Amino acid sequence: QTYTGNILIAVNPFQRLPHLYNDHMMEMYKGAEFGELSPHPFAMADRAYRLMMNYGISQAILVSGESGAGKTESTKMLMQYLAFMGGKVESGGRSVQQQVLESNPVLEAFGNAKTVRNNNSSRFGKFVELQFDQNGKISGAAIRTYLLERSRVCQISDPERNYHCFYMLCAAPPE
Ligand SMILES: Nc1ncnc2c1ncn2[C@@H]1O[C@H](COP(=O)(O)OP(=O)(O)OP(=O)(O)O)[C@@H](O)[C@H]1O
Repeated sequence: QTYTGNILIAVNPFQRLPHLYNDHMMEMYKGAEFGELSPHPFAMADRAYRLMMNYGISQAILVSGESGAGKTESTKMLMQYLAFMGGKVESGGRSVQQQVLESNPVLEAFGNAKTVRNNNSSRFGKFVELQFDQNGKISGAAIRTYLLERSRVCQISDPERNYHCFYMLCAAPPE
């Protein structure tokens, strides 16, 4: 058994709103009282981070909704905020938080496709685990994927498309 915490209802704006998701906004939500500022994925991530730090208990955020609702985009914002809070300054080499954020385009290339409902539909389930050390810095990460829609590789109905990676290969420069 488990309790569920607060629920954030995201409304898909169907347009880029960069001013809502920049560093300045992350600074605003950092340490702000939950409910003080407008509902935001950063508020959810900040709350989970603080509960983890204060009580030392693992936290989970379930992102749910129908296709095209905004799960993938919301998850990226949650990861962006947790990477911001748990980021370590590393000398040389790529940091864990950088690798975690950079894994998104790769996973989307192989697992996302255009469907009638969503131009960038994830055709697989994803469990993202971020591990933090005592100081609240990201120490490791694991991403598990589930149930990729494999039939799409050889069978697509117009106007849907195959996985992005195939079009990327065709569009790549000769070298
Ligand atoms: N917060 C947002 N800001 C801007 N655009 C958004 C946002 N959320 C969703 N969108 C737009 O809606 C599209 C669909 O969202 P997203 O891919 O996150 O849906 P999903 O719930 O993951 O769908 P699926 O189950 O098909 O993978 C995105 O490609 C983007 O264009």
